[in-house]
Amino acid sequence: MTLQLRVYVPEHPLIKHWLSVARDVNTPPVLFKSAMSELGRWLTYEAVRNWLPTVDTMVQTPLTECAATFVNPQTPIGIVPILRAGLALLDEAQKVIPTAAIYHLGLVRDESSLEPACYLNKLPDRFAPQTRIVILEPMLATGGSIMMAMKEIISRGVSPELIRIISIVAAPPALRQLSKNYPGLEIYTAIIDEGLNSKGYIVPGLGDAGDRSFGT
Ligand SMILES: O=P(O)(O)OC[C@H]1O[C@H](OP(=O)(O)OP(=O)(O)O)[C@H](O)[C@@H]1O
Ligand SMILES: O=c1cc[nH]c(=O)[nH]1
Ligand SMILES: [Mg+2]
Repeated sequence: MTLQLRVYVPEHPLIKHWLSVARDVNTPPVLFKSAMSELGRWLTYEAVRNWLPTVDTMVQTPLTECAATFVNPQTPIGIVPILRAGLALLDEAQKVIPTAAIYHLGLVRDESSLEPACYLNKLPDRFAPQTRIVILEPMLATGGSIMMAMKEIISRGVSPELIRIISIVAAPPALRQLSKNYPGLEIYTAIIDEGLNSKGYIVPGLGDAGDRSFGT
């Protein structure tokens, strides 16, 4: 597969560990959710490297004055969790980017057509100029949900260059769609899996991320 987008799979023992916990069918919901949370933290950490604008200033330490760098609090940043499964990544992602506003987007796939439908949209009518967006979408399967999310966000004034996607398991059909429509887009994922089964589930995958996070 030739990809024009940039898919990063950070090589890290903690990412491998928590992905394996999440994949295991015997992992109970509470532990599954904390595995997703951990993955949300480390992947968000990787995704914002060299991306969050900073300001240089001075601070007074207990001993002397010293150069200091802070995340620029003036830069508008949004986190868009795709409900439900994206909620499992949200707490830790928000801790990593405490200046971010959270805009919930509720999408659900029809089980037979696999087409997504939107049931909750808390995006603003218009994002402030230069807003940076991190989308939390743990499962990139057919790509229908992430494409809908990208369209909703971009139509409200966000430049595709200022969007980064955090996923846990990414499959080729979704990556192909993103690549075709958004060359240069950056995705941070714990793994790229082989493909989809006849019901649109990622194989080997981890099952239904929403159901497993919430025990439904
Ligand atoms: O790439 P796609 O084929 O669109 O599949 C990915 C979507 O499927 C799941 O959502 P689901 O509809 O199961 O809702 P849930 O998160 O509430 O379980 C998952 O959380 C993604 O949002
Ligand atoms: O494998 C999959 C595919 C879509 N959504 C999920 O939660 N899991
Ligand atoms: Mg689901």
